[in-house]
Amino acid sequence: MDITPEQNLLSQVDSAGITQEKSFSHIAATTDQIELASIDMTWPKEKITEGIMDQLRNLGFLLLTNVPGYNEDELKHACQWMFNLSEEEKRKLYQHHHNPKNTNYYRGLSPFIANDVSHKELFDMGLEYSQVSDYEKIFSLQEQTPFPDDQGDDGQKFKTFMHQHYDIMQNLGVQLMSHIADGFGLPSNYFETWFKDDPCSTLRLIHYLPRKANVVACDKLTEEELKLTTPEHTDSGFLTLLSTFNYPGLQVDIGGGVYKSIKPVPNVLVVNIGTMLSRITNNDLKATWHRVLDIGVDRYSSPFFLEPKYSAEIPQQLDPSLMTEEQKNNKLVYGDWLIESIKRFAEFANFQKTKPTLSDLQAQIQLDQTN
Ligand SMILES: O=C(O)CCC(=O)C(=O)O
Ligand SMILES: [Fe+2]
Repeated sequence: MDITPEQNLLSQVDSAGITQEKSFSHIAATTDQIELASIDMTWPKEKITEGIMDQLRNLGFLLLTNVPGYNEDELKHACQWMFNLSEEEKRKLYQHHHNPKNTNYYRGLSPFIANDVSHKELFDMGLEYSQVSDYEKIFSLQEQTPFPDDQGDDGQKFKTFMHQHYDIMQNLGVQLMSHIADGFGLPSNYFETWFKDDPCSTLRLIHYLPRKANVVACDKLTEEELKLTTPEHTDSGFLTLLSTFNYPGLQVDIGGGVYKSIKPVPNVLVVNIGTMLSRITNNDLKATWHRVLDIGVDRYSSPFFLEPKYSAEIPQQLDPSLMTEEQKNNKLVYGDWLIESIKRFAEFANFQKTKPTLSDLQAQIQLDQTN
């Protein structure tokens, strides 16, 4: 790896290819890697449930092996193909706030952003729009994902593969939720009404570049921020099924703010949970903080965020005995909650819950003309 003197901040590279900085102890403490416990999807049902519950109650991260239908090589190929498209082609897929000509707000591409604490471009897709029921289509989170239409057979193959992979991840997510239901002694199909039809799940492709690639300005970031391409965070929803394509760089907080690198393993999915699932289990299952290091070279990954349908009514707690009568009557509508939580990001500040009706659009056009 070639590193210029200007990048001496990023000058320590460990054996896993992870960029490290000597003078910051909490980063230096992460050179040793941890191996995540693996759950083999060919195990008997009870053993899978036990393994999942145990990991989610402790570290909050685990690996899944032998996932039926999962094709890591093809997913990586799809990821690289997408991010290798020309800038002109990519602009056609940008979300509205990155290209005002486009009408996709929630799905599509988002480019590298100058001085952002994240350093990545990403593509978000939702459930194939033709599969969404008319009722759920009124909500803005259900939106047609834009695909590259001018790429002939390759574009078609990409789209077909991505829909297949989405369905495999969605079904796997529902299966894992049934293990979690079993683990809490609930009926196995307890979560099915939330997830089975019309899910708002997002399949994301991510391309990270090292900051030294200079694709966008990073001059306003602190030295700490420059070491990461995704700052520390917890995921927000239910389950995340992540493909890291055997790249290093993912780190988890093992407790007290101490981060450890996860040893990359080929052909596995990394599983963790979001704050919403943690919250309704009374924090019995852990939504663990994690982050991604700048590894000094291109990095690809693909998280699938399992999410319920917009209108799913989520109780405050899975265990009714932990709730007051008032809490029992105070369920949260998943999509409303999600929109409230994304509104804190400037690009979604005006995001509406439902799509505009024809008369809303006409009123807007009149307003634009009078201004
Ligand atoms: O790229 C990775 O390995 C992790 C990404 C991540 O944590 C996220 O997108 O929420
Ligand atoms: Fe995450």
